[in-house]
Amino acid sequence: MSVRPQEPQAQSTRERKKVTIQTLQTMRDTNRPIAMLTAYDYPTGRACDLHGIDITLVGDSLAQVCLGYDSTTSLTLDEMIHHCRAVARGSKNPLLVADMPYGTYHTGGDDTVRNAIRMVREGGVEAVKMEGGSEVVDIIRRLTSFGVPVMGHVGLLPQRHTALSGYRVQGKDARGAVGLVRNALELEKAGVFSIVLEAIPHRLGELITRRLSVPTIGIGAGPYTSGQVLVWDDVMGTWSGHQAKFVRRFADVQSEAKRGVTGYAAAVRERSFPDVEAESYPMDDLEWQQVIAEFE
Ligand SMILES: Nc1nc(=O)c2c([nH]1)NC[C@@H]1CN(c3ccc(C(=O)N[C@@H](CCC(=O)O)C(=O)O)cc3)CN21
Ligand SMILES: CC(C)C(=O)C(=O)O
Ligand SMILES: [Mg+2]
Repeated sequence: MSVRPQEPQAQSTRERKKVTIQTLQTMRDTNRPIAMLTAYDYPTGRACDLHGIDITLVGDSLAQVCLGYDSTTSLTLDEMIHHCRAVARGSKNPLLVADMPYGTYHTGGDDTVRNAIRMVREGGVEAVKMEGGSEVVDIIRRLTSFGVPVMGHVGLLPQRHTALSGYRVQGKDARGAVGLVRNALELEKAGVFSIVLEAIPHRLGELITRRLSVPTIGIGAGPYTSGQVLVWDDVMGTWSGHQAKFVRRFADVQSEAKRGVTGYAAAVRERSFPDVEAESYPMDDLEWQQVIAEFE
């Protein structure tokens, strides 16, 4: 294996400062786009940290892309916390946010507070995200009053894919659009520090972004939001399931993985790996003679 010369330090890996809720607000106010990406374990959390991501999200998409479940609704709180801890170990600078799993913020105030505090204390995240509009404002008020920062999420709500009969663009008609704007405004009033807008027409993404004073983070909400978020596996090309219209691949890690796996297996089968000199341990001749003598 030849050693390539070190590449010059990329701009993204230069020293960066801790991203806070205040940083994000300033970015929004000065029109600097916020880059958010999901991470699910130590190496992906580490990569987001090293390469200049502003917000790392331990999304409940982890259910599908990482754990192989059919939908996000199967994910448990314990599973989520287990992954949050791994991401947190690799994450320093980005603001670390995680989705509250389905069913963990629906059964009353005390339960939700207990679950959110577990995400922070055991999971090591700095803020929690929950899907929904006016129906979750009471619990958002309660959590923010205890100092747990909350991110909202409106538009396409994957945790409700059954009730919504699939993953569909939201707010396409005037009635739906007005309802989404109202929900976003209510979430802001309840104290969210930011809102994810998922799969809505770009005009609506722009209008909500203008109407709110907190940053909006779009996924399939067009280019006029305060920031963007995508799922790690969609960006890397490691998700082989359905691709939504809003997905763009920025890397092809799947074919690199294929190259690595097939190359390794072929080298084992043709006995070219490991190399006896470069990839194995030698033993002193005198010592070896004594071993041989013992068994002859
Ligand atoms: N890999 C991955 N990426 C995601 O963005 C993602 C997940 N998984 N899992 C959890 C949710 C589910 N999401 C989804 C899933 C499907 C569509 C989708 O297929 N949308 C249609 C809309 C069609 C219409 O309404 O007309 C599309 O074609 O874009 C959108 C978001 C977003 N989240
Ligand atoms: C796509 C983002 C917004 C998300 O909620 C997730 O990854 O679960
Ligand atoms: Mg999610």
